[in-house]
Amino acid sequence: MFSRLATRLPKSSGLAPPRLSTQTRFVSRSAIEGSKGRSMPARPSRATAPVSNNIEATLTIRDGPVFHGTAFGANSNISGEAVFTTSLVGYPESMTDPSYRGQILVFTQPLIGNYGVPSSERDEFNLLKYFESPHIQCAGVVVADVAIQYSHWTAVESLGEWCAREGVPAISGVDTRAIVTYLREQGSSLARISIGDEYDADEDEGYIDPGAINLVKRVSTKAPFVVASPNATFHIALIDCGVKENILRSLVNRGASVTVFPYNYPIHKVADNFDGVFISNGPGDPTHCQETVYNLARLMETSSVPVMGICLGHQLLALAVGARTIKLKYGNRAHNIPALDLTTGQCHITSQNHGYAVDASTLPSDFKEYFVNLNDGSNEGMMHKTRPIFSTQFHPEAKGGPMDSSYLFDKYLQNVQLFKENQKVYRDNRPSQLMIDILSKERVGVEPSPLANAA
Ligand SMILES: NC(=O)CC[C@H](N)C(=O)O
Repeated sequence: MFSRLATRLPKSSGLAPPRLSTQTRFVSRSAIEGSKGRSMPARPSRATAPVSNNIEATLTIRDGPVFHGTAFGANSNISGEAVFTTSLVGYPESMTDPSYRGQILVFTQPLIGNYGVPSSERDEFNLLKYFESPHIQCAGVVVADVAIQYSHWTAVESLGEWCAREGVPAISGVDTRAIVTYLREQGSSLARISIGDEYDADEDEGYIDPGAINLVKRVSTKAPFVVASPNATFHIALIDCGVKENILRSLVNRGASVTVFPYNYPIHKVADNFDGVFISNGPGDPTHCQETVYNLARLMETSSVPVMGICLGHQLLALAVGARTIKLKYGNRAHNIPALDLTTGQCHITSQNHGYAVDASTLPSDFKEYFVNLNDGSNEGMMHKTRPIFSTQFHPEAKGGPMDSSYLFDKYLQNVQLFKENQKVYRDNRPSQLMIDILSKERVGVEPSPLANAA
């Protein structure tokens, strides 16, 4: 059991210190303190200046251990829910995934940052090529060792420079194995990152619980917008609870234009103007999204359009049909989680990041479990027994992680095509007057993180 202990690498914290990066061809902070990464063109700063080298930082877990390390990133204090990911790569994608909003992300991979951070380049659909949203979404970052020098053809800055520019504090030089052991035993916990040598481990009011905030409201678009696919065959209505860029890309790449709606838009009132409805991923506790759950319940009653949901979208759909969700002890965040397809017996290696799950035993009789997690037995998806409706807890769009289950987008659009063919009256692809009224061209207003600088 952990006491309120203080750890600093390489001092022993009970476990042997992780092997640091001296054997890698990248140079880490612990290998060259004080070195600057490759320079990049100046950009407007939206937040605090980077911390200078060798400034102390502290990760304090509420009612738990204290870990002392070195700051990199922004010079600000934050609090949030400490969660860990065992993914080996994909830190730019994970950190910009809106589902991580409000969380302090602990990487178990011992060296993070060695391929730097790519640019905000956009693709032919005006979607970000290398990020899953325009900004870092997690509240803070915890690594055993951070690469100061980096190398990759897409890289424009170091991980520390990016965190600083985005106002996100980060800590290195801590024993992430000890942190993860604690989080696995005690469950995901509230925690705080403090920069500088002054911290008060007992200051309880310093902890903000992202579980108590409607985080979806903060990351969802404020008004509808369209991501157009040239020569689109389908038009999908997507409920944006914090949608990742690669979910949009996975649809438009397959010939579907997508109208993205705010999380609380009464989707049941417009669904019949579309060929399908899609419910995105997103942060926080699904039970906080009662408006979306209500709208989805009405949709299920009044429309027969094909529906697909991912992660939070899966949980919200489950709540809408009367099932329950539970909070997992420490969640599933990794790029190699086995999910068994109960209809085929095939196992898929999947990308995941979630802290909640659907309780499959509460699914109504017209739904059946679709996928199950082979590590912990938790639910990974559901499907309607007769209608074209299914959802997954894992991320078929990956980013980062394996694309093995991306065929589910094809399956969804096959459902959409069949649905279209079976309609008595074929609609053309032009939106109705109602749609023209509510559409706007731009994606609107992703608010800056509410939790940064809030400690
Ligand atoms: N990636 C997601 O959509 C996460 C869903 C939800 N916020 C959870 O943690 O379970």
